Amino acid sequence: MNALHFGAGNIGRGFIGKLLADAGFHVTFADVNDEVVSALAERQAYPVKIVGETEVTEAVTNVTAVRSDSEAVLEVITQADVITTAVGPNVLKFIAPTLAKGLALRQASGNEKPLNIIACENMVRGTSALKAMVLEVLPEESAAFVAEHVGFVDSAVDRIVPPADPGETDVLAVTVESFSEWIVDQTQFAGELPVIAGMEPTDNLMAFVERKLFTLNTGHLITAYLGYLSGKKTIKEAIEDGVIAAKVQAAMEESGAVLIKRYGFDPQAHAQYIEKVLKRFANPYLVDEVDRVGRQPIRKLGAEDRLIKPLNGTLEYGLPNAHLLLGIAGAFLYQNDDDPQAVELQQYFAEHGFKKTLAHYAGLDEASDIVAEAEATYQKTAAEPQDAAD
Ligand SMILES: NC(=O)c1ccc[n+]([C@@H]2O[C@H](COP(=O)([O-])OP(=O)(O)OC[C@H]3O[C@@H](n4cnc5c(N)ncnc54)[C@H](O)[C@@H]3O)[C@@H](O)[C@H]2O)c1
Ligand SMILES: O=P(O)(O)OC[C@@H](O)[C@@H](O)[C@H](O)[C@H](O)CO
Repeated sequence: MNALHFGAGNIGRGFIGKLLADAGFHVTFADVNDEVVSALAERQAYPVKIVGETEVTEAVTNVTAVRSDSEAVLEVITQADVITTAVGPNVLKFIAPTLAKGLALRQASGNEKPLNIIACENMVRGTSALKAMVLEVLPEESAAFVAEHVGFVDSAVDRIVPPADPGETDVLAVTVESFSEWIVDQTQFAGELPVIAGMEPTDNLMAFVERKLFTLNTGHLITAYLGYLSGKKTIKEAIEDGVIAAKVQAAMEESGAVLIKRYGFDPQAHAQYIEKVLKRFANPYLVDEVDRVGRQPIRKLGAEDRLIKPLNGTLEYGLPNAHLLLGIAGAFLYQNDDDPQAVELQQYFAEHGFKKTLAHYAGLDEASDIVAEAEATYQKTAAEPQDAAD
C-alpha cells in the first residue's frame, strides 16, 4: 500500500506520516523544504520522540520524499492508495493544481483502484475545500473518473506537535505528545473503508471537528495571546498562571455551551474533555511557543474558525461570550514582525480602526452590538493588558 503525504512538517512527520508508516504503508512525503526532502530521501527513516508520563523514541521507517512541485510527485499520485496533507489551510490552493494534474495522469495510466484524499488541517471540512479547488482546475475529461474512483474525506486531527527543541541538530527529529486523535468521515470514502490503526471513522464528523477546533484550538489560542500579553514565552508557562488558566477555561466553557446545545454533548463528559485539554497544555515535556500557537491571526479571526464561529453560536443561543471576546482582543493586540498576518492585521487596523477591521476579517456586521462589545473589550484590554492576563 502506498501513501503520499504533502507537508513533512511537525504534524506530517510527527503524526500522520508516522501513523501511515506504522500501519504498513510505504510513505512518500512531498514538501518544498529541500533540506527535509533530501534527508528523508537519503535516510528513509526518522525518529519520533513521544513525551508524556513516559518518554520513548520510535523510528519511522519505509519512508521517502520528493519535492511537491516536481514531476516525481505526479508519478506518486498515479500509484497512491491514500493521499494526505498537513501543509496549513492557506497552502492547500498551491497543491490543488498538482493533485489535479496527477489525477489526470492516474486516469491515463489506467489505475482504477480507489484513492482517498484526506486533508489533515485545522479547519472545518478542509478536504471539501481542497476538493473544490481540485475540481476547478481538473481537465473536464477526468471529472467522471475522479467522481467514480476518488474519495475526498474530511477529518479532524489532534496531536500537539511543536517544532523541534532549539538545540536539536537532526532536521528530521520531532517531539510529540502521547495523545493523538484522527477522526475521518466514513461516508466519504471511495471503495471499502480502510482499517488503519489510529484512524477512527465516524458518521458524525462535524461534531468531532467542532469539538476539537472550538475547545482545544480556541483555548490554545487564548492561552497564547494572554501569555503574550503577560510576557510568557511558552504555552506551559502561560497556562501555569492560574489567572490565565481560569480565563482560558471560561472561554472553553463558553464555546462548550454552544457545542452542548448544537450537538447534544453530555455536559459532564464535555467538562472532562476541557479538563484533559488544560492538562495537555501544561505538558512539562513540550516546549511550545506562544508564537506558534498564536500564528496567523487573520486566519484565526475567520468566520469559520476558533473564535468567531463559537462567538456566533453564543449569539444564536443567547449564551455568554465575554472570554471569547477577550480572545478577539488578544488577536488585535498580538504583534509579531515575523508573522506576515500579524503585520497585515496591525496595518489594516491602523488604517481602518477596530470595527471595520473585525468586520472585514470576521465577516461580522460593523454596526452590530457584538462588534461594539468586542471593541469595548479590546479598549479595556489595551489599556490594561496585564489585567487581562493577571
Ligand atoms: N502542529 C500541531 O500541533 C498540529 C496539530 C493538528 C493539526 N495541525 C495542522 O496541521 C497543518 C500543518 O501544521 P504543522 O504544525 O505541521 O506546520 P509545519 O509548518 O510544521 O508544517 C507544514 C509543512 O508544509 C510544508 N509546505 C509548505 N508549502 C508546501 C507546499 N506547497 N507543498 C508541500 N509542502 C509544503 C512546509 O515546508 C512544512 O514542512 C496545519 O493545518 C495545522 O493547523 C497542526
Ligand atoms: O495549527 P494552528 O495554527 O491552526 O493552531 C495552532 C495550535 O493550536 C495547533 O497546531 C494545535 O497544536 C493542534 O491543533 C493540536 O491538535
